[in-house]
Amino acid sequence: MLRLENVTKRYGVGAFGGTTFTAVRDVSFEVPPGEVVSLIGESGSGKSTIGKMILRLIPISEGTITLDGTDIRTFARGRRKEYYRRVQGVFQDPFSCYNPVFKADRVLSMIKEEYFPRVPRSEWDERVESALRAVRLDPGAVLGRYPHQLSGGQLQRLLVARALLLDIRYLVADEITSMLDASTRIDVLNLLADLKARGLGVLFITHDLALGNYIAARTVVLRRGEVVEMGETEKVFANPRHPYARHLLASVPQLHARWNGEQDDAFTGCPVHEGDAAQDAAEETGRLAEVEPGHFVACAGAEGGCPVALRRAGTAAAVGR
Ligand SMILES: Nc1ncnc2c1ncn2[C@@H]1O[C@H](COP(=O)(O)OP(=O)(O)OP(=O)(O)O)[C@@H](O)[C@H]1O
Repeated sequence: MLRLENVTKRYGVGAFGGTTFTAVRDVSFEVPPGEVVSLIGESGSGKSTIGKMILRLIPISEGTITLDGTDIRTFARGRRKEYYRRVQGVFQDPFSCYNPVFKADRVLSMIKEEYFPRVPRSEWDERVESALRAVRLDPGAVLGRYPHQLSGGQLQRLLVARALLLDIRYLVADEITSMLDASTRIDVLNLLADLKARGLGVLFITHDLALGNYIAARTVVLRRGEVVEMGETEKVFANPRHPYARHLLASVPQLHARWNGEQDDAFTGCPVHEGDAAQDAAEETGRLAEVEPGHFVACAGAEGGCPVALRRAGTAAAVGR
């Protein structure tokens, strides 16, 4: 299990890094093995920052990320490879991951040099072939080719094959379909479904709600670095409760046909601070209220018209004066 607990990320900003900007605040969720979890939210909501922290590309400011119960910070220096054998990332722009002067399959041979120098060539070739077939690539069509001779979808799948050679358990897929055309996009999504069937846990970062709905069993909605709603995808999409999630999902009406104006009216108000069941659940689960089994929602905030948040904001303004 890949688990984030109360994770916060502050970036140093300003000329001398003297001030900080909180890009991710108090985020907790899990990516279980064999499951795709989609992380959605508008541009700048902190999705990639979360992916980078999981991939140990940037440090965590507060909170903990654990891999099967082990704090990922313990995979430092001498243990980095151990971590990357289990967790890998694939990113938006497959072209930028390749050096145009080398053949594309160099990304695979680099894995051998780095991680498996003692594996005999014949055995390695078999592993490569099986990884390529797992991502639905014909070895004959990609091996020995230069990056410009392959399509974006092929290059993206080659990167997933590279991850499979490491026998990873978790994949962070950050906007991996956004540079692909519609039909290739579906291919790559189906590939993620295959990976899931092989027992991999996938964090699917996307701003494309339709894709998230298609592939993920669970959805986490992020806004300005905070989780505003999360849970089983069906429930979040059919019955969004946070004003931001409702607004976000309203832009893809075909995905939640059951959600109509009447339901919308029924859910006005703050899911945490208005409504008895939600309030009880809020006390149990902390900041998020469990509005139905497996469906968690944050306070609507002052902007969302929550009376408690408005009162707090009023008090803070009064104190500030
Ligand atoms: N190195 C950095 N220093 C300062 N601020 C940063 C840095 N990296 C990201 N940010 C800021 O953190 C916030 C979250 O950025 P992030 O890239 O995680 O968002 P995102 O949801 O992935 O957006 P997008 O969908 O556009 O990629 C943004 O306001 C961004 O400007």
